[in-house]
Amino acid sequence: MSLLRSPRMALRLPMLQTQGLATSAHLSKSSGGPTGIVLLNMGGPSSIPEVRDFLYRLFADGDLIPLGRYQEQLARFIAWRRTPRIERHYEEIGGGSPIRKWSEYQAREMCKRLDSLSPETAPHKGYVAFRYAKPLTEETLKQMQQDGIKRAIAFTQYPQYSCSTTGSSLNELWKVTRKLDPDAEIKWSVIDRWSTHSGLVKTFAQLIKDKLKEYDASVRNKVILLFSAHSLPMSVVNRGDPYPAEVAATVYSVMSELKFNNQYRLVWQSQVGPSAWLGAQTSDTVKSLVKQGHTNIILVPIAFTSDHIETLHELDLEIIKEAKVDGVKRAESLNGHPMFIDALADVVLHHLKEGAVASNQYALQCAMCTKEVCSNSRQFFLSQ
Ligand SMILES: C=CC1=C(C)c2cc3[nH]c(cc4nc(cc5[nH]c(cc1n2)c(C)c5CCC(=O)O)C(CCC(=O)O)=C4C)c(C)c3C=C
Ligand code: FES
Ligand SMILES: [Fe+2]
Repeated sequence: MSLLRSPRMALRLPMLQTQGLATSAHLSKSSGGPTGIVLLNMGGPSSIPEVRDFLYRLFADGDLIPLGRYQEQLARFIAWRRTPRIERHYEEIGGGSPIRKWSEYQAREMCKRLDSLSPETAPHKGYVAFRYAKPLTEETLKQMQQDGIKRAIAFTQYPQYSCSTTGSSLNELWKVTRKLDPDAEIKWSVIDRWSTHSGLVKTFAQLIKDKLKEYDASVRNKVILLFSAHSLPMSVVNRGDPYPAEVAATVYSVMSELKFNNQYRLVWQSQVGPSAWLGAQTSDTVKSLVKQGHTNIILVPIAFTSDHIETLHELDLEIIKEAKVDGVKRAESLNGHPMFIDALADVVLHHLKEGAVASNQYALQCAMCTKEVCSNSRQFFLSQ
C-alpha cells in the first residue's frame, strides 16, 4: 500500500509545506537496494591538526570566496596566516568542531526512523559528505559505490539555500560524481532547502520555550529574541542569493509558532574580512540593546543544525560571556533533539512521496550568476 494512502500519512502530510517540485521522476520507487541519504554540510576540524587543511579547503572554494586566478595560492597563504588564531578558537571549545559527531548521529537516527516510516524504500543508509573536512564528498561517494548504492538523496543540512553553501556542496558533488561515476549508476535526487518545514520550525520554537523557562515569569514576555544567522558578503546578496529571504522565512514561521509573544529581530554574525557584509551584526546589536536597558535577550542560532565554532565560540564566549549580563542567554542548537531527528526523517519522507528530483526553486539560477559549474550541476541533478 502506498504510504500516501495510509491514514498515518494522510494525517502527517498536511503539516508539511512543500516548496514546489521541479521535474517529477522515478525516485519514489525503491530500486531494491538500500536508499543512500547523504547529509551535506561544510564540516569542521575534529581536532586541532585538521584546522589548517579545513581553512585551506574553505578559502580554495571559489563558490564560497571567489579569489580569481590565484585562488589556490591565495588560499594557502590565507589559511597559513589564519590558522593560529582559529586553532585557538577550536582549543577554547574543547579541541575541535562537534559537527561530525552530530552529523553522524543525526544520519543514523534519521535512518532508523525512516526504515519504519517508509518500508518501500528501506533499508536507508545514512552518509555524511563535508565540503571542507573529513569525510569529504569524494571519500563518501567511494564508500557508497562500495556499498552498492544505486539510488541516493543529497540532503542539505543548511535549511536555507545559499549558493555559497548548499550550492557549493552540490557543485562539488556533481564534479566528484562526474569523475567517479561517469555512467551515472547512482541516481540522485536533491533536498535543496527546507527553511519552513513544520518539524524544523516546531523544534526551534520548543528550544526557545525551554530557554524562556529560565527567566522569572514576570519578565518572560519582555525577553527579546535575537535570531542570529551567518552573514553573507553584500556581493553575494546583490548577486541574488536566496539565503537572506529564506532565513527570514524561518524566523517568521518560528515567531508565528510562538504567537509573536516576544519582540524579535534577525541579525547576522561571523563576517570575515574587510568587505561589506549583510547586517546588523549580532555583536553590535547585543551591545546596543544592553546599553538601552534591554538586559533579557535570547540568541537563537537559526541557520545551522548543530553546534559549531560560531555558536560555541562567537555566541557563547565572545558575545554572551563578554556581555556580562545574566539575562543574555542562548537557545540550544538542534543537535540530537528527538523532535529534530523526527523532522529530518519527515523531510526525507515527504521528498520520497513527492517523487521530485529537487524543489522547484532549485531550477532557478541567480540572475547575476556567471558560473558554468552552477548551470552544469543544476542540469545534472534536474535531469535525473
Ligand atoms: C548558513 C551558514 C553559513 C553561511 C551562509 C556561510 C557563508 C560564508 N562563510 C564564509 C567564510 C567563512 N566561514 C567560516 C566558518 C563557518 N561558516 C559557517 C556557516 C556558514 N557560512 C560555519 C558553521 C562555520 C564554522 C565551522 C565550524 O567548524 O564550526 C570560516 C572559517 C572560520 C574563520 O576563519 O573565521 C570562513 C572564512 C563566507 C565568505 C561566506 C559567504 C560567502
Ligand atoms: S551563484 Fe547562484 S546560481 Fe551560481
Ligand atoms: Fe561561513
